[in-house]
Amino acid sequence: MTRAELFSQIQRKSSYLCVGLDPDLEKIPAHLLSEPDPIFSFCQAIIEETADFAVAYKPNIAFFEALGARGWETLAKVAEIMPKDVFTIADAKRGDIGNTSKLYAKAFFEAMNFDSVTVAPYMGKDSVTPFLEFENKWVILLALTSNVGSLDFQLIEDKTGKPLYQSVLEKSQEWGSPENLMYVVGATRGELIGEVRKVAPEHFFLVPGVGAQGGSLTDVARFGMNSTCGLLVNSSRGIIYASGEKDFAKAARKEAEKLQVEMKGLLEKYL
Ligand SMILES: O=C(O)c1cc(=O)[nH]c(=O)n1[C@@H]1O[C@H](COP(=O)(O)O)[C@@H](O)[C@H]1O
Repeated sequence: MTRAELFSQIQRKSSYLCVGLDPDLEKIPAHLLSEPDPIFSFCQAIIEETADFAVAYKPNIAFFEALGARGWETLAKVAEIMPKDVFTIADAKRGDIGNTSKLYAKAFFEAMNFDSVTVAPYMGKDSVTPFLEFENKWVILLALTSNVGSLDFQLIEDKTGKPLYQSVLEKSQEWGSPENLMYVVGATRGELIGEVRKVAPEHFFLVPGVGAQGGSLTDVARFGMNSTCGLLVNSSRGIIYASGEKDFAKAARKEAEKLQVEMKGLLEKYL
């Protein structure tokens, strides 16, 4: 999907919601456990009920690969049933020496046809650029993450007083463009999102951390929205585990709709 197509979906649905698919056998409703593929049934129901409100889906690969070969089969099935109009993100946080990265890219872009993959920047240019060589596919590079551990490295300042995440933003813009490179920026980072926006005015940000991690949707829009929205805000547990009972998919729909309504207002205010 191109950046223009993504923006047009955002306008059409008045939403920049990404539904995170982090399906855990210990958390999904018990009645699904008797299904032949409980995780697939769970994801399928969530996708069906939230598709009116979501412009993106982000399966977190860990929750699938934890189940071994069966989990990979489930992931491939989930990738196949994604609605055609949504942006798909393989949240795999990959990145390795060039020839290895190239095969990671083939796995997610060709074997499973995802639009994008999350990539860690730590190994530098040759670990990231192989992902950027696929037409119409995207790298979503970790820049300023939502977790406490982000303080360990990302905010360390270099000799010029610039934090490491800023160097990641500046350097990586030499490798990709706003047409094939997005950044992960945590919703828990408040006004720092505005600092990231100054360094990357046009790029889309994938923003996890609203819902279960407590980030503010209003702050994200205030500090992060640009003229083509520039945001995909992810919520995983807050949507998919809204209910642990038979009504789980309807409850997920309600939570997704709540976020979409809020996003509609913020798009009207800031766009
Ligand atoms: O790359 C990510 O998606 C990601 C980056 C980050 O900084 N923080 C973060 O929480 N995530 C992912 O976003 C999702 C957040 O889930 P919830 O906290 O349940 O909404 C999980 O799949 C995390 O792995």
